[in-house]
Amino acid sequence: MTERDRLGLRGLLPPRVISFEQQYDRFMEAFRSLERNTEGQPDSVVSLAKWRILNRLHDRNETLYYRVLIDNIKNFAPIIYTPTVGLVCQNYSGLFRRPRGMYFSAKDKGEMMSMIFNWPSSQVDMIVLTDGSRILGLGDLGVQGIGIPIGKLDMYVAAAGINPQRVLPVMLDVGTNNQKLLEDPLYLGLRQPRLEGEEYLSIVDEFVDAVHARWPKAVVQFEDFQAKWAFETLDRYRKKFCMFNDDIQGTAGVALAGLFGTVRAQGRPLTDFANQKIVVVGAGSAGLGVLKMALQAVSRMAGPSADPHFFLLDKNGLITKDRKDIDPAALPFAKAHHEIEELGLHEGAGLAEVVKKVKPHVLLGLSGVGGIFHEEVLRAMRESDSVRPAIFAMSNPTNNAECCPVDAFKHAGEDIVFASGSPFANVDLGNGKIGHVNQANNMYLFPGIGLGALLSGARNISDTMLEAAAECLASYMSDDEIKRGILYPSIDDIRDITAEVGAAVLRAAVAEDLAEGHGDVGAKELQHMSKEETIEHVRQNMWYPVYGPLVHE
Ligand SMILES: NC(=O)C1=CN([C@@H]2O[C@H](COP(=O)(O)OP(=O)(O)OC[C@H]3O[C@@H](n4cnc5c(N)ncnc54)[C@H](O)[C@@H]3O)[C@@H](O)[C@H]2O)C=CC1
Ligand SMILES: CC(=O)C(=O)O
Ligand SMILES: [Mg+2]
Repeated sequence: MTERDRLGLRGLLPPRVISFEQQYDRFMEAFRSLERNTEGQPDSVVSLAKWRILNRLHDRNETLYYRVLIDNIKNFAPIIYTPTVGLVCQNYSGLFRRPRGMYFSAKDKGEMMSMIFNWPSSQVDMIVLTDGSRILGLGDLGVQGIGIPIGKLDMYVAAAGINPQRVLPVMLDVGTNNQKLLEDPLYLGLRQPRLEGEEYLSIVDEFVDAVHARWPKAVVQFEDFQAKWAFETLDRYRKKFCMFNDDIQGTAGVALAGLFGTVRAQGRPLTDFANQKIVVVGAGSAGLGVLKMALQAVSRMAGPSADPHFFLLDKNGLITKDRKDIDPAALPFAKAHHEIEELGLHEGAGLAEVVKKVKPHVLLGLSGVGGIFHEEVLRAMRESDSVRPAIFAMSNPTNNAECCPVDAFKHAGEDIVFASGSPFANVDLGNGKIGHVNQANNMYLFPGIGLGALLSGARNISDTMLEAAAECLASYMSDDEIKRGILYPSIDDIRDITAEVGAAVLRAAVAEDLAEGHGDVGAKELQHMSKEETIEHVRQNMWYPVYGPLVHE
């Protein structure tokens, strides 16, 4: 009542005060009732209804929203993150009621330095930035892609405990090449084709300058940029400030941790990773990011002259050095004629043929194309040279997965290790056996990478910091879990794993002398922390949703 008096609220509210716990229960009851009332309706209708009720809570009461999200992360992540966030982006202009985050468009050129001061919070620590050009596997969604930074930052709050007042989702609207959106009367973005070349880069440059003028130490995560700009911006900025590209680097770390897990699942020592035959389908930002990090790992294990057995395919089939106009980023993974002639393979060979002839240990999809691991491809994995062949269908959202787990276990056999990018239920194999479905999604790493980088006050995010994140995730699982085909922790443990990953990243920054400290904790203090103390320090810095007093006695 003191608060009500001080804030001039007496009479503007009903007399009884409802506690946080009661509000929580009331929301959860409303959510369960919505589940009952929408039973039997199409998945998309149910998912959007769930997203709406959560989004309304987000707008109304941030503290309660994040508490229900944290406590029910397994149920709610698929709504605020993949797969439903994809559907939300596709329908964003129709669903739009109020804005969230900031929108910088090509029309704002020359204005961004003053615009950044329109953001009402005084401090921003974490920014997720997209240009909407490659939203999950759904293509160019223009301004509607803002849903992705919002969803990623929700995961930052839930998993890394970043204070929601200090996050900023950003859309750089440079136009769209999506004709359907350009013709949609409700479309909320610029109605012009995407900027290209120097014009495009000048917009991104202006934005990053503006951000750093106001918040020099904010960590910037680039998300869902089409491959050419993903690589170009990473190259352009990574040495200049604290940024990373989640699709290239976050995904790579999660995939590498999973690949290490598959070696352990075969009962082999980790160094055997250098001998694994890995077929990667998709030569975009994600696929190339994974191969680059895998190559670095093989070089560490077997020396720089190691010759890894990686095979890379894109929409034109197997990539070889004979490929005309080859993407320079794919060149290190292109096969030379002599490497494949014994296998009877050739430039442009199709996926089924490659799998049949290579007999890979791992088949990993980051193509964005649903169903391309069809029956023939999956059956060919039965002839794999591994005792536990691994199938990673990592594309998002659900319909874009290269295969579903039911088909994978049915056609490739019950001994496989399986992972998908979006969540699927475990598969009942009969006889009391369960086919475990892992979620190989960068959500296991990006919150820890961002948090570790932030708390270290690192000048930039180095490969060593990213490797530390991947190794931390890989070693999180016990041998017993790995033997059961469980490669990643349950999402219920996301805060715990993020604290460990964050600490690993922070310690790597300190070891490389990149850490400048954060807040009251200077570089010297960070240097003197043991591993356990660092983890505790990271945990202590996580925000947790509770009501604070609004007026102090
Ligand atoms: N699970 C996770 O954590 C992550 C999943 N992804 C998913 O990966 C997918 C790809 O993302 P990006 O690499 O950024 O896209 P991208 O557009 O840069 O690359 C797609 C690649 O797939 C190839 N491709 C297209 N059709 C193909 C076909 N029929 N057969 C073989 N290859 C084909 C293209 O040639 C291109 O090389 C998306 O669906 C995205 O959601 C991306 C990042 C993280
Ligand atoms: C998970 C993610 O970052 C993607 O699908 O793009
Ligand atoms: Mg992404």
